Order: sequence, then structure tokens, then C-alpha cells
Amino acid sequence: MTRNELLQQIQTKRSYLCVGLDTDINKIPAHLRNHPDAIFEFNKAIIDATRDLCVSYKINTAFYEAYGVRGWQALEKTVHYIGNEHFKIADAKRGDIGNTSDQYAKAFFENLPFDAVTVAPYMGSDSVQPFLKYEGKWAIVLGLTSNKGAADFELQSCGDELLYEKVLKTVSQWGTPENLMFVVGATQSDSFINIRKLIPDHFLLVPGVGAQGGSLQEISEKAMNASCGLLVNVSRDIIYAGSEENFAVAARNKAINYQKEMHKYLK
Ligand SMILES: O=C(O)c1cc(=O)[nH]c(=O)n1[C@@H]1O[C@H](COP(=O)(O)O)[C@@H](O)[C@H]1O
Repeated sequence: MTRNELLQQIQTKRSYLCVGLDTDINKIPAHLRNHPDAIFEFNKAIIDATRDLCVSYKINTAFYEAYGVRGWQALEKTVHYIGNEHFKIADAKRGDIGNTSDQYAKAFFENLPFDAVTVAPYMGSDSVQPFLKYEGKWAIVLGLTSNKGAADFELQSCGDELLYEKVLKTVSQWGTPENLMFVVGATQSDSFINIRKLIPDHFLLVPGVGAQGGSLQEISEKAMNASCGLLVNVSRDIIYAGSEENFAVAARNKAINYQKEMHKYLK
């Protein structure tokens, strides 16, 4: 999906919501748990209930890889079920020597129809470049993450700047705002304004709203740019909003609340 197509979706739906499909078999409603295709059935219900309210879905591969072949099959079925209207993110946090990253890019962009893959920048340019070679596909590089471990490296000084600042400045030279986004945790509100100064045009994928306590209002007020430039991910707070048979209705109601709030902030 191109940047213009994504922006169009955001304006049409008045939403920059990305629903995170972090599907954990132990957290899905009891009546689905023994279904032979439980993960996919759960995802299908969540997707049907939220399609019109979000512009993106993020599939965190860990939750599928954990179940081996069956988990991966559920991931494949899910990404195909989402279809072409939504921006589909494989949250796989890949990145390796060039010829290995080539294979990761092939897995998600050729073999599977994802629009974007999350990538760790630690191994440098040749580990990220393979994800930038595909027309209409994106690398979403970890910038300043939402977890407390962000303090261990990302927020440490590196010369006269912080390491995450160096990452944003350097990596932004490797691609363009048409094929490169950055992950910025919603819990890092003290840094939003600084981040926008460093990368005014790039889309930010923002996880950490909901279960991790980040504020949708703060990220929207401080980091939205003229064309929006935000995809705000919510996983647990939406998909586990209900634990009974009507879980999809509960998920929809949560997503409606997020979409309404986004509508207010969108320019
Ligand atoms: O890359 C990510 O998506 C990510 C980066 C980050 O800094 N923090 C973070 O929580 N995530 C992911 O975003 C999702 C957040 O889930 P919830 O906290 O349940 O909304 C999970 O899939 C995390 O793996």
C-alpha cells in the first residue's frame, strides 16, 4: 500500500487505528478455545467487528510462532482474510545480515501479502535495506520503544545525542517517508515533540495505548503532522475487551471509542 492510499484510508474512515491481533489462546473466550481453528476463528470475529473502524491490522508473529505449524497457518489465513483495504503489518522485529534479511523480506512481502514488517536497526543499513526494495512495501524500524528496557540502550547517550536520536536521524536517510516508518511507544510522551523535530514527515507506528497506559490524546496532540502521520496500535484493550460469547461486540465498542476520539484529533 502506498503512502497516499494509506492517507486516503485515514481520511475516509477518520481513523488512524491499528488493531493488534496478539491472539493468545489462553485469553480468548472459553467457547472458542476447543475449536480446531480457534486462533483464526477469534481473529475473524475481531476483524469482522472492527474493519470499518481501523485502517490497519498488526499481526505479532510471536503469538502464532508459539503454536508451530498450526499457528503459522492461522497467521496466513488471517492475513489473507484481512484483504487489501487495510495496511497489514507483520510485527516480527526482523533484521539480520543482508542475504538473511532478503529471505525475511521475501517471506512477508512475496510469500505473504503484508504491507510492512517491523525491523530492529541494531545490525545497520544492510540489515534494513532488503525491506526497502519492494514497491509499495514498508520497513517499520524500532525508534523509541514503549517498554522500560528502552532506558537500557535507546535512551543512553551516544556522543552528544541519545542513541534513539541517532537511529532516527541515520535510518531516515536509508529510505523515504514513502517506505519507512518508525516505532515510537505511546509511553514515551516526554520525547514526542523532539521526535517530530527529527523526523517531521515519517509515519510513526505507536503501540502502548490501552494496556500499557499510554495516552492517545498526548501522542495525537504532540506527534500528529499535517497529513496525520500516525498509526496508533491497540491490541489487548480491544481484542480482549470481552471474554464471553459476545466478545466481538465488546471489541467493536472499544474500537468505536478509539475511532471517535481519533476523529476529534484529526485535522
Ligand atoms: O513493535 C511493536 O509493535 C511494539 C513496539 C514497542 O515499543 N512496544 C510494543 O508494545 N510493541 C508491540 O505492540 C503491541 C502492544 O500491545 P498492547 O499493549 O496489548 O496494546 C504488542 O504486539 C507489542 O509487541
